[in-house]
Amino acid sequence: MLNVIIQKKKYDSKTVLENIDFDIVEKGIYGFVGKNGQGKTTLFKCILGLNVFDGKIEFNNEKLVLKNIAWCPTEPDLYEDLTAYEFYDFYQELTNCKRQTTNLLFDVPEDKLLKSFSTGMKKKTYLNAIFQNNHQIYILDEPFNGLDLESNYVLMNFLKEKSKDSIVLISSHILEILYANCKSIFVIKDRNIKKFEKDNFNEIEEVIFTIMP
Ligand SMILES: Nc1ncnc2c1ncn2[C@@H]1O[C@H](COP(=O)(O)OP(=O)(O)OP(=O)(O)O)[C@@H](O)[C@H]1O
Repeated sequence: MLNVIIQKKKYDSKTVLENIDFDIVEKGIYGFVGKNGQGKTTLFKCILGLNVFDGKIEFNNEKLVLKNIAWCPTEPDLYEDLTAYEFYDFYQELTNCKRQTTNLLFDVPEDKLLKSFSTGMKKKTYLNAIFQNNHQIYILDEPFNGLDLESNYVLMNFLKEKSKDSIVLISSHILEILYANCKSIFVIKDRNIKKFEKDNFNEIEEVIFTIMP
């Protein structure tokens, strides 16, 4: 299904990712962890085609197109002079997609300007917007940041449902949520990536926190 090859990703002279090569062959939820600055967002942006890098990303043996992915950055940018309802329409037009559901995951005041929203309300609005359509791939960068506990629970249940038909990639620093819900977890460290299956999740913390000699 999803094949990720990143021979090298540099920002100026600094190499952030190197010799990354992994496949995701089954639908499900996959976690990405690593200390701050190890390259989780960079990896996602490479997969999304938002970063220039040496390598290739394919989905079912074809070039992956941004339009087919639901992408939620850690701190989504919203046009704050729009209402939530207007933003949903704007997002549809921007992505050139036809709305597939009118059921919204989160309640937000739809007729209020986004500039009056709290951080969590803005994130909920963005998530509502990207979830208006069904996608084959969902990529969410620290989706639980800014959301209250109940909303995290709602979001996780929604993603579990979506993962029956889609690939869901999540980065997070909350390991417990990933341990409970992911098929596999990828640790990004020292420019490279290591995959852990459920049986080996207990090794992850040691790998993240051990300083290599
Ligand atoms: N646009 C950029 N220009 C230059 N360097 C960048 C850029 N974006 C990221 N970096 C650097 O690349 C490295 C990886 O950053 P990235 O944001 O991918 O890490 P992360 O694992 O997502 O971190 P965090 O957990 O803090 O979100 C960091 O050293 C960062 O400073």
